[in-house]
Amino acid sequence: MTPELKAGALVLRPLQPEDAPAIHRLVNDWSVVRMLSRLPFPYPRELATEWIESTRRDSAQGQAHHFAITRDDALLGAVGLVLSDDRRSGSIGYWLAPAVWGQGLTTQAAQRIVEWGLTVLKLEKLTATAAQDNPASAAVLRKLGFHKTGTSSRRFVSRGQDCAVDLYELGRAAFLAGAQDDPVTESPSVPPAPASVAPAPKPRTLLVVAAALLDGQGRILLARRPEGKRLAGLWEFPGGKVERDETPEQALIREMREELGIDLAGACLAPFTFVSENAGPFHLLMPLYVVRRWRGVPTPREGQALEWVAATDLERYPMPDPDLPLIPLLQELLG
Ligand SMILES: Nc1nc2c([nH]c(=O)n2[C@@H]2O[C@H](COP(=O)(O)OP(=O)(O)OP(=O)(O)O)[C@@H](O)[C@H]2O)c(=O)[nH]1
Repeated sequence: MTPELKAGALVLRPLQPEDAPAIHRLVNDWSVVRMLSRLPFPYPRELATEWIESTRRDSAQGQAHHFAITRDDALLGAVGLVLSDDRRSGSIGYWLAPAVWGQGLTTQAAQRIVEWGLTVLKLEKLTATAAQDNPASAAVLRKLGFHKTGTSSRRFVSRGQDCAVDLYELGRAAFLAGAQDDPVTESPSVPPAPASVAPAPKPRTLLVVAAALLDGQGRILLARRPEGKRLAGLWEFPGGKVERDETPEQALIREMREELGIDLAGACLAPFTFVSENAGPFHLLMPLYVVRRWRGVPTPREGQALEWVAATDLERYPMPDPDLPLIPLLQELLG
């Protein structure tokens, strides 16, 4: 199913039948519809209703995820991700009402969908198409890290003619390597550094401590990263960064208090294993402790969802890549 995602002040949510009048009004604008290859102009009201119904069917079948771009409950546009038949790649498309152009909102919305598709859906690559006379769309794609792979032509129903389009692609590995701690923001005043003279960035090692909290039935507590954080929507072991003056154990006790409201002081923190992996913008070094006793009941304090998960079910929860080698180790421990 299509989730609700946040991107700054924007809320990206599944389309609803009640959106039809707004969609009809916003799409029925020559400056919008001329850039959308499949839509006629004028755009009849029934098509808005039919399209919304089709997005809901596609979402239920996992074939595509279309989102209304909203701010303060007002619909501003739409962004969609259509998956390939094998569900390993997807193509992204978007449009925004001209009244809110120039604020970086398309980039913000599309960036969130790109991140969600490549990290939570774990797609291998994303593709996109932009009409050659649509430099704004090409600029959005470049900001998101897409590169041009070729040109083609498409029938544009609204224009009644074939138009030249540029084809773009973004691979998952390239996205993860270039992922920043902060989401993309519009910063047209900052020119990019010339690639040829920029020194290769040195990977920074980030020390993060995490716990596999086990309940009486041997289930493990997973936390889903909340909207607004990097890698939002992925499930991970509760924990966080070790601060400068802390030992890993002190950091774990602090994080468990802050994130879950539980007290681990005096509990047995059993070192289990560690992760040492490239995590995109940094190298992650993450000791994982197994903890079976604590005081208090784990409660989400930071907007995260919590679930107790049997070791055999861990694969069903999308996790950050560096966590994946931990799954068989925990299954062996708890098997
Ligand atoms: N706690 C935790 N973090 C993990 C796991 N796997 C993994 O890649 N990480 C990464 O390690 C970093 C954890 O630091 P954090 O939780 O303090 O970071 P954060 O992004 O929430 O930062 P913030 O709380 O300072 O805003 C994040 O980048 C997170 O994606 C995991 O299983 N547990």
